[in-house]
Amino acid sequence: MDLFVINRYRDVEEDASVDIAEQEAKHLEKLKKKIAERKSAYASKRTSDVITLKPQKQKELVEPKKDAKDNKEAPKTDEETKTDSNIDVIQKPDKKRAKPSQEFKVLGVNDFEKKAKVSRVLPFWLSHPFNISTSLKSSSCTVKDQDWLHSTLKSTLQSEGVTTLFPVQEKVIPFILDQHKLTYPFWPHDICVSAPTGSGKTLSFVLPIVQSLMNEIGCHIRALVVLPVQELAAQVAKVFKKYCLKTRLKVALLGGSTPLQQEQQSLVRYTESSGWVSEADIVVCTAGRLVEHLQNTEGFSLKHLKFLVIDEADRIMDHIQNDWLYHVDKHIKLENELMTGRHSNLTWSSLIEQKPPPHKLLFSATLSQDPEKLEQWGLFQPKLFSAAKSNNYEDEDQIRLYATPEELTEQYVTCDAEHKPLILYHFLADQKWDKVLCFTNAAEAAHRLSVLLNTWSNGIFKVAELSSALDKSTRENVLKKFTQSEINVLIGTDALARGIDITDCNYVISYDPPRNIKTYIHRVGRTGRAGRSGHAVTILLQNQVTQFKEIIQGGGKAEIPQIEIEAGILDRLTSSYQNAMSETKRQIHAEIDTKVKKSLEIKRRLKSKPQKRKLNTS
Ligand SMILES: Nc1ncnc2c1ncn2[C@@H]1O[C@H](COP(=O)(O)OP(=O)(O)OP(=O)(O)O)[C@@H](O)[C@H]1O
Repeated sequence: MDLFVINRYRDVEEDASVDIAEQEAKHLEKLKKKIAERKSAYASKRTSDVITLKPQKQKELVEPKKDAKDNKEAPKTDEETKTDSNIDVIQKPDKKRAKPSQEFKVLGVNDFEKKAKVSRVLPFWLSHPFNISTSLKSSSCTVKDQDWLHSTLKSTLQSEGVTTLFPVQEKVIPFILDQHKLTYPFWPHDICVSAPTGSGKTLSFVLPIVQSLMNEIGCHIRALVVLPVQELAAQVAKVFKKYCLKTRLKVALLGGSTPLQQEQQSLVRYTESSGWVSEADIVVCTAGRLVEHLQNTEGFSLKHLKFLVIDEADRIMDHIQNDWLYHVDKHIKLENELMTGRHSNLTWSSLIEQKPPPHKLLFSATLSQDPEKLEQWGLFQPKLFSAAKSNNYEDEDQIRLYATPEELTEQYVTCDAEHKPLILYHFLADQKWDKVLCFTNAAEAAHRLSVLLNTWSNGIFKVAELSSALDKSTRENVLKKFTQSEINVLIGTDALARGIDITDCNYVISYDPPRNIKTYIHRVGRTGRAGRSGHAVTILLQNQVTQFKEIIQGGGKAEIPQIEIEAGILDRLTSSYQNAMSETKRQIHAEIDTKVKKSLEIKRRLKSKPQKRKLNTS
């Protein structure tokens, strides 16, 4: 029994201990297996990512290297052996899983890998423009020797003192005239012209339009010139009128400065025999006013339009006003594809039947050469005339940037905020800069600066404001006085930086830095026009220098030199500046008081009016 008991006890004890040990061993094995599986799964995931991103390396990793000579396996380095053994472990179970990861990239892994450089390819017409020289002085294209120019225009040019044509005129005018010699079904190529400020772009569309239309008879609008603002429309209309003087062509200005009704009367006439006829052959307008006429003027028709000129095209493009191009498109009643340059039905007979769309001519000193932006104009087989050099001379497909006149000297000066007026005064009073156009970033700042300078100068030089806050006649008066040297300095905002042709402006000072390259190009472009020399200086605070340099570099321009001004010069001006400043403050406060009083008076009157009415009705 003892034996039995002992045996039974021992048996039980021994069996139990064997079970536990076995179980523990099994459990440990299971755990080890799990760990191994997890490790392999993790490693295979990483390997598959590498394979996804570098397909050639996958081959290298999976296939053993072979000796080029005998096609045998090449001896492996220690590192390779390690990697291979890892891959054996990792890849065998995961080979199937690795496949789909070749199709779907795992996000978040190896995202920082260097991506292949994508090079931009421009359409041929943008990468291969007709080059225009920026040097106006070296032009040898004399007006009298140009056989293609009508004698009437030659005589007007000579009476205007134009004896040679500028490079842009020499290239663009004969091209436009040749395009209009084409007979149906050949249509003229639309053109984009990007030439420096003051290089004579206006005459390069005025002359061919006048010459093409002067011998045609018809009471229709045949040329439409669209500009972004009233002042520019008036300026261009003036040039057209000059060159149409000896012809029978009539020019109408739709600028919005006169009431719509008055413009309508000068634009269309109703006759019993012919119905509505146009009084003008050439219409110069702002985009906004054009839409008003298209919608409200009976008899206003663009069906016979031959030329559609868009001057300062990039500005109009940036602020597409009232979808004017869509309205023009609709009005001409051609198929929309025609205006947008696409042809749904390109058969010989359809081409012969169709009238060509108006010849589109786009002009600007800062015309975008970005194909996506130009796409919206729907140009027909366009050609580019550009004075700008490619950003990268080796790569012709680089977008070309903007050019400034060769006769223009550009500089910048740095100072502290409190020294800005002192530097400006130093240029005007000490260095005696005359015929200066000074730009600020706000109309209010322009006003304060003009009050300060007038007080400070005490009659040595005369300063006037030229901002959009002034009415049209005051602005014209100010410009006239500037031309006649009755005013020496004009202080304005960017509203007037574009396109305005101010005769004899010698200096442009950016009192506040320009916000972008286009603003800079148009500001400095008010001087150095038509081959005359000009000087542009930008006043910068220390913390604005980097941004300014980036703007200039971004526009593809060479670095601009800095002017140094001795601190002693500015110190000498400090006391007179302080006196002028206190007087300016007094004047500005007085102006504000008057304005407040006036507005209070208006409010009081408005309040009292309804009361009177109430009294009357009661
Ligand atoms: N061939 C020429 N000879 C002499 N002067 C010219 C000639 N062509 C144009 N001009 C004069 O050059 C000045 C600038 O011309 P225009 O206004 O056409 O320049 P622009 O290229 O349109 O400049 P912006 O881009 O600033 O509008 C005008 O005063 C104009 O009369």
